[in-house]
Amino acid sequence: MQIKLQNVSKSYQKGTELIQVLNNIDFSIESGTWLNITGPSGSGKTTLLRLLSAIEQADNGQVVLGHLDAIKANEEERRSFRRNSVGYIFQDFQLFEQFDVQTNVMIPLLPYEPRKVAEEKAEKLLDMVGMLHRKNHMPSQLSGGEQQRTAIARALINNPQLILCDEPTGNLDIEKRDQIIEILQEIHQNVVTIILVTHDLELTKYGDAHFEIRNGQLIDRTISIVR
Ligand SMILES: Nc1ncnc2c1ncn2[C@@H]1O[C@H](COP(=O)(O)OP(=O)(O)OP(=O)(O)O)[C@@H](O)[C@H]1O
Repeated sequence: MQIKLQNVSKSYQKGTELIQVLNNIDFSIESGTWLNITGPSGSGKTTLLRLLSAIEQADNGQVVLGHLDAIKANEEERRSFRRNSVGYIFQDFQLFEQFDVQTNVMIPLLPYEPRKVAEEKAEKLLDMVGMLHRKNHMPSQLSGGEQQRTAIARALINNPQLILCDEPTGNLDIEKRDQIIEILQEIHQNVVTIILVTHDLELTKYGDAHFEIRNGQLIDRTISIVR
């Protein structure tokens, strides 16, 4: 998915205080780019991901996400964009504890597809992330890496063209982290756009571009990527 942000700002009101989080952000990436974003805690990385998933709207500027003009789009258009085009992967996995692995993966499809279709698709994705043998297990029976692999399968269930990852390896040891990166590389293959927020500078060697957020602005650090 092609993404273009122009002159984008975002602030939050906290009591009487206005917190300016993002300030005149400008960038564009082509479809199939893997972009890493780093920056200090509280610098606005998650806020930027929330604009890129159209959960939140910018105060001003232009936010174009594939065919969606996120500033002009109404609530239903933005919801449909999230459902059909975006996969979100979180640091804390966010699996439903009361459902088994397979059900967790197929949940986003259930309102729209027959159960059988959802089951088959979930099985294929679980196979891809090496979790098919655990499909009847509950999240509490899984390691962190296994939970994240399940969450990735769930994020892929609607064939998203954009995958947003918020510290996806933040809770994992190095071996599990590397497994997750390998899966992301397999998904990416220069077709799916990946935007990965991380504190782990080691991860910035993967991908096509690296931006750092500082004082609400984006600094292009791509040059340091070892290919
Ligand atoms: N809904 C909100 N209301 C008020 N302030 C908010 C809201 N969401 C975020 N903020 C503030 O915006 C700033 C940026 O937050 P954000 O979560 O985007 O940072 P971050 O770079 O992802 O941080 P971290 O690395 O610690 O996760 C913080 O000061 C935060 O307190």
